[in-house]
Amino acid sequence: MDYLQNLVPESLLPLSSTPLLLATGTLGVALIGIIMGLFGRKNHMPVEGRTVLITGASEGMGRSVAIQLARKGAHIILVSRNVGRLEEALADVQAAAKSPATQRFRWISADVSEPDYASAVIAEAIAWNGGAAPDIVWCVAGMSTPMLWEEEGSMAAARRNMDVNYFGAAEMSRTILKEWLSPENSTSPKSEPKHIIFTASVLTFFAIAGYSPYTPSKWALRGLADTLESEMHLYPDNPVKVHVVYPATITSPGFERENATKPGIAFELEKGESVETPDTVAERSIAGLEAGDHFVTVTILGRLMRCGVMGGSTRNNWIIDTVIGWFVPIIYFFVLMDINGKIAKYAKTHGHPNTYPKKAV
Ligand SMILES: NC(=O)C1=CN([C@@H]2O[C@H](COP(=O)(O)OP(=O)(O)OC[C@H]3O[C@@H](n4cnc5c(N)ncnc54)[C@H](OP(=O)(O)O)[C@@H]3O)[C@@H](O)[C@H]2O)C=CC1
Ligand SMILES: CCCCCCCCCCCCCCCC(=O)[C@@H](N)CO
Repeated sequence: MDYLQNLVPESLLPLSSTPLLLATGTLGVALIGIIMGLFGRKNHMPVEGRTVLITGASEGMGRSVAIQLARKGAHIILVSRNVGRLEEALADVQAAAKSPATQRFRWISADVSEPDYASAVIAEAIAWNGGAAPDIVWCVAGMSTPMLWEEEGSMAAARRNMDVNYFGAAEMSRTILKEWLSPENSTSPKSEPKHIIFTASVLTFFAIAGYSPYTPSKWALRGLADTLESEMHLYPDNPVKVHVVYPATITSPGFERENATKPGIAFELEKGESVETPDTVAERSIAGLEAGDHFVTVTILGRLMRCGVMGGSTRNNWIIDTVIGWFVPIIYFFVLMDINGKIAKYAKTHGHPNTYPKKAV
């Protein structure tokens, strides 16, 4: 307590405990307030009357996102390859509109794995949107070819996963950011921000056997998102928020497809983990974005996994994320023991992977 004596004049010492108490009390209440999210109740991503472009919007999570944002009053542009499925999805999105008389919807067919595909998509979107770029761009398009790294074809699969999952989102983000960040489109630091949203996977936080062609493409997205988050500080008059959504298993058409190549060990390891419908994942993702989260998770396990590997990434809540992060290494000690035990047991019962029966793919 010596330092107190130096700071506070002798005559005031008897009183010094009052301001100290007050200060501690105020700090305590403020901390609880932050923890309870009392200061974060505002909607950080209003969509009513704004234009949202969604890639991968014809099926699965992307389609659910489009429907739910239409329900909240957004104008929607759906992007994917198959025109028949886009038309069907557009009808569902239209039927969900909050104000059918004023909301506008359209689809644009494009393959996100093609170099420079985004220029034509964004040009078309701007022309349709009366000369203004979409306000929110959500890259959902993705694919997964789970395989063992040693399997025939895993390298081709890895390149394909990278082209769709990483470059598909990278090209789109670059094209839309060029629009949003141009000096002609400067507004003010206080104006409603634009949003670029990437869709990764919880495998970005914790990698498991059997997903080698896929997981790195989602890790790459995180690297890009954090870099962009940092770069956005260079453009205070063009506010843009960068987000990454990290779903766990989604019961989508894509999930059916990936199960065709999925190695037995991957089935084994994800057995018992949470599985959500596209609607639930969309709903929770949108809730996270509305709460202003940089990294959005949709399950409790996903949140734990996120807090375990924050590194230099922007926190959603510095106090909660930090405290949870302290405990995750302890949990991982047991998780890894369990998972590595399961893998060892699988190896024992199934023999060398070269002897596995060939998959009919
Ligand atoms: N399913 C899961 O378990 C998980 C999925 N994810 C990720 O979440 C996102 C949504 O997944 P999910 O709901 O399963 O998606 P689906 O596989 O069910 O649907 C994918 C959508 O993306 C479109 N798409 C796929 N490839 C391309 C392409 N090359 N160019 C343009 N559009 C394309 C598809 O339409 P079309 O074929 O007509 O082009 C479709 O609309 C993806 O990024 C996925 O990687 C993350 C964690 C778990
Ligand atoms: C402290 C936290 C403990 C963590 C325990 C982790 C257990 C393993 C979870 C594996 C889940 C796999 C989801 C795959 C989703 C996906 O991206 C694919 N379906 C797409 O192909």
